[in-house]
Amino acid sequence: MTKVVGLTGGIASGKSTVSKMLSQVGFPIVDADLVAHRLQQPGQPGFERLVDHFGRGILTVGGELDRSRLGQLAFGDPVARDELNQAMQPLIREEIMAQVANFKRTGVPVVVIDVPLLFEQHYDDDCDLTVVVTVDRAHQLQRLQQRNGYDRVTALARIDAQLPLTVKAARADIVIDNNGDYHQLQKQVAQLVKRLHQA
Ligand SMILES: CC(C)(COP(=O)(O)OP(=O)(O)OC[C@H]1O[C@@H](n2cnc3c(N)ncnc32)[C@H](O)[C@@H]1O)[C@@H](O)C(=O)NCCC(=O)NCCS
Ligand SMILES: Nc1ncnc2c1ncn2[C@@H]1O[C@H](COP(=O)(O)OP(=O)(O)OP(=O)(O)O)[C@@H](O)[C@H]1O
Repeated sequence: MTKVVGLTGGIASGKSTVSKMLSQVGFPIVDADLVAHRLQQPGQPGFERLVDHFGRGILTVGGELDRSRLGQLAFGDPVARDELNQAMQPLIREEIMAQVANFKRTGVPVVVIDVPLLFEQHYDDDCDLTVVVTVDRAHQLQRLQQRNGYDRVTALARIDAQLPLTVKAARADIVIDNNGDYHQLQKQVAQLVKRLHQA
C-alpha cells in the first residue's frame, strides 16, 4: 500500500528545498505549485476560470496570466483570495489526486505531496503522515524578500495569507526546523528519509 506523505510549511520556509532533497534520493513528488502553474497556462481550465472571475485586467499584454498583478489582488484582500481559492482549489485538488492515484497504481511505497495549503485546504485528511518545514518569522521574511525581491509589506502580506507556522507545526507528525544552514536541513531530511523507508 502506497503511503501518502504531505509536505508543507509557510511561504519560503523551505518546502521546495526539502522536496528537492527527497526527489534526489528517489521519492516521487507531486508539486502543488507546479500543478497550479500548469492549470493557469492560456487554454487550461484554471486560466479560463481566473479570467471569468477577475476579468482580463489580470492578463499581460501578451495574453498570459500576470502573476504579479493577481498576487497583488489576492494577497492584499482576503475576499479576493477566497475567490482565487474557490476558482483554483477544486482543479488543483483533482489534478493532485489524479497524480497520487497514478503513483499508487505503480505500487511505489511512498508518494510525497508538496502542498503549501495542506492544512488550510484539508489535504491532510488524505495523508498517512504530515511533515511541516518551519522557520521563525525573521528568517522567513528575510528569505522571502531575498528570493522574490519583495519589499517588507508585500512579503508580510504573503506570510500572513497562510495559517501561522506555529499552528501548522503543532498539527504535524514531523517538524523540520529550517532556522539553520543547508547542512543542518540536510541532516534532518536524512532522518526523515530513514523514517520514510520504514513506512
Ligand atoms: C496569486 C498567484 C498568481 C501569485 O503567483 P506567484 O508566481 O507570485 O506565486 P506562486 O504561485 O509561485 O506561489 C508562491 C507561494 O505563495 C503561496 N501561495 C500561493 N497561493 C496561495 C494562496 N491562495 N493562499 C496563500 N498562499 C498562497 C505558497 O506558499 C506558494 O508556494 C499564485 O500564487 C496563485 O495562483 N495562487 C493560487 C494557486 C494556489 O492556491 N497555489 C497553492 C497550491 S496549494
Ligand atoms: N537552510 C537554509 N539556509 C539559507 N537559505 C535557505 C535555507 N533553506 C531554504 N533557503 C532559501 O530560502 C528560500 C525559500 O526556500 P524554498 O523555495 O525551498 O521555500 P518554499 O517553502 O518552497 O517556498 P514557497 O512556498 O514560496 O514555494 C529559497 O531562496 C531557498 O534557497
